[in-house]
Amino acid sequence: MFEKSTWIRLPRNVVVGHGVLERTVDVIDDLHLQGRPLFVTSPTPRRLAADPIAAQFEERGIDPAMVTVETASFDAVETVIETADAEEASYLVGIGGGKAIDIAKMASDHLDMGFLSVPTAASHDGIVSNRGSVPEGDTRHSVAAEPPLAVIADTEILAEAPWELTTAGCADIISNYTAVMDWRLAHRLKNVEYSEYSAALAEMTAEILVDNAAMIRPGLEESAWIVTKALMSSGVAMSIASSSRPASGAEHLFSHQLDRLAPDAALHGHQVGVGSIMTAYLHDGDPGVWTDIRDALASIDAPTTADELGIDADTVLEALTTCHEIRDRYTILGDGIDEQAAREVATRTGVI
Ligand SMILES: NC(=O)C1=CN([C@@H]2O[C@H](COP(=O)(O)OP(=O)(O)OC[C@H]3O[C@@H](n4cnc5c(N)ncnc54)[C@H](O)[C@@H]3O)[C@@H](O)[C@H]2O)C=CC1
Ligand SMILES: O=C(CO)COP(=O)(O)O
Ligand SMILES: [Zn+2]
Repeated sequence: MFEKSTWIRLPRNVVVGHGVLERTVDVIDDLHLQGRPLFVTSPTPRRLAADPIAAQFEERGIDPAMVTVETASFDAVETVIETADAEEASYLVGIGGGKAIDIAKMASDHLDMGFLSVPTAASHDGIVSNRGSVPEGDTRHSVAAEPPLAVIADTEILAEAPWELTTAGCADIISNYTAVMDWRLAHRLKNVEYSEYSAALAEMTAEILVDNAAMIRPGLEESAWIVTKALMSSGVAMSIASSSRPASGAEHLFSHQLDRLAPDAALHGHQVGVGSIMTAYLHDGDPGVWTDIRDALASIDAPTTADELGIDADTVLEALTTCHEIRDRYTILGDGIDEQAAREVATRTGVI
């Protein structure tokens, strides 16, 4: 008897394009959301997007509550939950980079409330995913969370964001290549649940982005459009899999460990990109995939070396040799890479 079942949760409205921020209240109407929203944001995104959206609500006689967060932490999630209770919010709107959106989606899940995702940077593929990513002590959690009811991605704002935020988003997508290699490996060796559709979508998203790399240039709104669509597609792959596996393998473990060893040194996307060069080399040392990944990153101005990340060689080696301990996720790093081998891969790929 066939007893398998799945429940894929995706956004109902995805609104992308020039000036769409002005349509936020229309999206709220379309979703039949009532009551007072709580905006979860950080300082710059507040000025760029949260305040203008608040003005739209005020014109309708609704005064949105606002909470500003800086870090992705369970404490921040707790603060949002308490604020939502205190301010009698009916739904949440995450406005900003990956951290603000992650916190809003995790708090919404806890509160059993709807949530809207308003990215102000095309810097990460958590824009539509149903996962939150949070460090805690020595580990990093990929938490099941509320997927957005709607995404409002204004390409005018995204194109004006600092260029490195966009190149970080591109690198987060390019890292799908190695994430999927790790996922297949874990499926074959450890019988980890695997979705061919989700893996194909994650890989195809990276391929389309790389094929369009020449059109991804600073200040061009069309570039923001291309990158944002890729970020959404990658997020959908995670939602289909109900796991971050299609977009997060050993290169992400490496980045999460760097976040612990060198906090705020570099952007998430840039770290996973550099990690991806090295883990692709571990999958196959011959020039081919790893050199393609390095060249694709370089072509969109993303870092390909430790120097460009602003992180020293010793820290890179420490992260590489210890990151398998961060979470129970089987990857090409297996039960760990020894220091000599780590130095070899980092040197041969030109990372250090
Ligand atoms: N849940 C998921 O599936 C995923 C989650 N993530 C998480 O997302 C986070 C990384 O996201 P990022 O956006 O790189 O970091 P971030 O959220 O820290 O944003 C970086 C900085 O850019 C600022 N910013 C945002 N928009 C701006 C704009 N238009 N102009 C100027 N500054 C702006 C933010 O306020 C922040 O100071 C990590 O915590 C990562 O783990 C990343 C990928 C997937
Ligand atoms: O960053 C992610 C995908 O790009 C997901 O992150 P996790 O490694 O926390 O699952
Ligand atoms: Zn990522």
